[in-house]
Amino acid sequence: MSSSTHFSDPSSFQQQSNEFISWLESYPSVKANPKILLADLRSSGAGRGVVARANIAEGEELFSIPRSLILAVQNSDLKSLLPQDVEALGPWLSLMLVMLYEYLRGEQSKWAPYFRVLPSRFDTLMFWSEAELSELQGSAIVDKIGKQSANDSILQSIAPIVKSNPTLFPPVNGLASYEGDAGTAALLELAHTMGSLIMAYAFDIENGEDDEDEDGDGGDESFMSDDEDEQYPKGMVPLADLLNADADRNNARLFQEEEALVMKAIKPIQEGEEIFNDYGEIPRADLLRRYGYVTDNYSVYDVVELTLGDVCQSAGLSSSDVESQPRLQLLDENDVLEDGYVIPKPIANAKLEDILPAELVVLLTTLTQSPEEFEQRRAKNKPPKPSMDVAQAGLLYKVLQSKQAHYATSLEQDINTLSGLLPPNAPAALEGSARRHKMALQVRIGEKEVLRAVMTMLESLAPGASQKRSANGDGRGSRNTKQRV
Ligand SMILES: C[S@@+](CC[C@H](N)C(=O)[O-])C[C@H]1O[C@@H](n2cnc3c(N)ncnc32)[C@H](O)[C@@H]1O
Repeated sequence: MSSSTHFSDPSSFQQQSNEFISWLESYPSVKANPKILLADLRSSGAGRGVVARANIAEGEELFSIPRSLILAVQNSDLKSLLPQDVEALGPWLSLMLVMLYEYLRGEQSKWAPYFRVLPSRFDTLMFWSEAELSELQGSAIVDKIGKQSANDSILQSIAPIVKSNPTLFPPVNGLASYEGDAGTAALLELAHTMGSLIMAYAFDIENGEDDEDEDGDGGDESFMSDDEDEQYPKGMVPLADLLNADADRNNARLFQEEEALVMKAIKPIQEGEEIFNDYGEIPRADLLRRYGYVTDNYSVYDVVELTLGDVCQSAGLSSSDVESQPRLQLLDENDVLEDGYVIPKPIANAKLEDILPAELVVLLTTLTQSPEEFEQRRAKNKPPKPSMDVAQAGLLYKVLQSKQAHYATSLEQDINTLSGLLPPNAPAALEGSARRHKMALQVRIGEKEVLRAVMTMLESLAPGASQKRSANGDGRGSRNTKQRV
């Protein structure tokens, strides 16, 4: 969130905040502690946020929003105006449709003052240009944006309803309809705006008997893909979603009670301190994809992600196709084969066994077995016992080296570039592409630091591996080496 560019009418920013608070207070069932304030944090690049204007005790209620005020399928009259079952669209698309309807109603919508404080432009990866995304070359996050599948879902499920109900969904921008190229583009843009709000602002709404949203927000799905196990309806909770988050600075949590959603302090909060929700322990790459910002406090959650294909390629396999690779087949039949492996950032004194996923170690072990050893395991239909020795360490080192080579720049170059972007007296909030460039650098640096740290740990196990590092120390340029260690 930057200073002003994300809000459609930045000159009325404070007035819109005041009107939003007056709107909330017009509902007798809304309770707001006078010790909190909806603050303008644009100068620090954080949009709106909630700040304590007096000391707050641990456990003190900050505000309470009745369930009837949540912008959700259940509370909108759209469901009675359409012949189809809106909820059947699933949590994402049903809320998207309801938000489109309520947004297009303008001042007629109960939630009009709420829409006016929500941003209309985002720094989430969905909105980055190809050139901006190229700054993330090498990061696994680029393959997780999901723009095409989101477009397909919108065109398949939302567009037919919108187009066949023009009185409920009036065309925008002077268009006659949502038909044709211009109509489709306008609808996709609107739907992506709503989808991005859901992604960064919505909560999973429980039915009122359980009292807590563990993540503090709407779960950790990809853009518009529902986790089949967790089909909670989604809802936009006014004010609760104006809390920012900054990793371990979390000092408040939303409790889902029967009649209302109640935000409470979970730590003592001093006057002047910002009140932070918890968006979860997310790597900066995912924070950027989902929320469009990064802070260094999330760097402890940075990870490196390897695909099965990355490991197979470094092991010299011709493909990662299970059917044609007996070693992968053995693991698949024993349910220990994964499509990808996440290696977290090692904390001080961590050992390899603390950070390497067990399934990755089994894969490395299987791929480094001699043909005789493998045949023995295959005859018993049992995967090998995971072991992390010279051969496995050497293979993993090679995988990481090849991963490193996918980035266009070295860690040192990135650190230099980042420090050049941040002269000490520069304003905290950069704008537009400069801000995106800086965030991409932070993500890249985080991932490369994890790579570097894990490679250093591997060097003690497979000393020979480190000698294959390229002159600049990061293995770039050695991508096509097929040598087994
Ligand atoms: C749930 S909203 C919080 C309210 C938001 N700041 C606003 O003005 O509407 C989440 C969005 O706030 C911004 N945000 C949250 N925490 C932040 C932080 N620590 N620093 C900068 N921006 C933050 C990001 O743009 C994120 O997508």
